[in-house]
Amino acid sequence: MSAKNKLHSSQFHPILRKINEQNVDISFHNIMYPVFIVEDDNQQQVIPSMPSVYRFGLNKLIDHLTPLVEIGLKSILMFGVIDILPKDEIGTNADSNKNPVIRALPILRQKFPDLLIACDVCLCPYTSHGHCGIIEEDGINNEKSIERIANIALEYVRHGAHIVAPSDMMDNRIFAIKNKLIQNGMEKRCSVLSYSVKFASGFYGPFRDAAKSTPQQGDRKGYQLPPGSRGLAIRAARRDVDEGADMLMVKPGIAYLDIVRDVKNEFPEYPMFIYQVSGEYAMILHGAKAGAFDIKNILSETLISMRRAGVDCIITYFAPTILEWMKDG
Ligand SMILES: NCC[C@H](CC(=O)O)[C@@H](CN)CCC(=O)O
Ligand SMILES: [Zn+2]
Repeated sequence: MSAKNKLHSSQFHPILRKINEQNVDISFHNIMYPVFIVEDDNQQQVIPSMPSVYRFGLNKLIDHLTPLVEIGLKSILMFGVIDILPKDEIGTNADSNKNPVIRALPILRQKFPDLLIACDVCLCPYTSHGHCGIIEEDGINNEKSIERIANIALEYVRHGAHIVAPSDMMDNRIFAIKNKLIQNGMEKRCSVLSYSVKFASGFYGPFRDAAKSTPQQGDRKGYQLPPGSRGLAIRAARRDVDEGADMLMVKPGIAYLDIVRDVKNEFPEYPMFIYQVSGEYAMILHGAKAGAFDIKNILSETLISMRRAGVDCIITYFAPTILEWMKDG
C-alpha cells in the first residue's frame, strides 16, 4: 500500500482544503455583469423568463449600477434592446446615434469612471429577420456581415466602449474589427473579447425573450457551433487568436466546461471568459425557488467548476447576488 494514496491528510483542516483548491476563488474582477438597455431612459421592464433581471432605461440603469459599483462591481457587458426604433435588414439602429448603447456609453463612462464597459456587438437585436448577420437569397452574406459588425464595433469604441464583444459568430469578424480599429487609430483603447466558441444552444431561450432577438425564420445552426463538435470549437478559438482577439470566450457555460479546458490548455496566455447564459440562470433560479436545492451552494459550486475548468472571468446575471455574498464575506 502506497503512502501517496492517503488523501484525508490533505482534507482534515479547512485551510488545507482551501490550499488544495487552487485558483478557484471568485474576486470582483472575475465577474462581468450583463445588462440590457432600452431607449426610454426611465423604463424598467420585467423579463418574465428571467426573474430579477430587467431591461433598464439609462436613468434606471444608473440607479441600478450605483450601489453595485459601490460594493465592488468591476465590469458590465451591455446589450441594446429597441422597442421604438425600427428594425431593418441590416440592423441600421445597431449604431445609429439614437441607439441606447451609443447614448449611454459616454454617460456611464462619466458616472462610473473605474467601471470596465464591454458592449455586445451583433445584428440580431436590430434586424427585422433576427439573424446575427446580413441575410440574402442564399443565406448569410458573411463578407457584408463582418463589414457591418466592424463598423458597429468602431462606433461603440468611438463612444467609449473599453471592450467590444462580437457575439455574431460570422467567420473572420475578429480580423474585420481589429483591422477597422487599426485603420481608425483606435486599436490601443479597445480590447476585443471574442465570443469565439459559441454553440447553437437551447440555453439561450430566456435571452431571446429579453433582447427580442429570436430569428424570424430558421435558426442559427449555420453559424453557431454544433454542440457536439470539439474540433470546430478549438478551430474557432484558433481562428480568433490568429485574427487578433485579445480575450476568448466559451458559451454557454455549464454544459461546455470540457471545451473551456481544451481552449485554456491550448491558449493559456489568453484570458478565458465563460458566459453563464440565460437558460443556466433560469435553471438555477427556478430550481432553487422550487426548493430543489440551496441557491448559494449550487451557484457557488457552479462558479468554482468554471474557475477549475480554466475560466478567468464569468459573465453572469447572478452578479448582483454574488457581489452581495462577497460583501457579506
Ligand atoms: N447574438 C446572439 C445572442 C446570444 C445567443 C442567441 O440568442 O443566439 C447570447 C447573447 N450574446 C445569448 C445570451 C444568453 O442566453 O444569456
Ligand atoms: Zn446575434
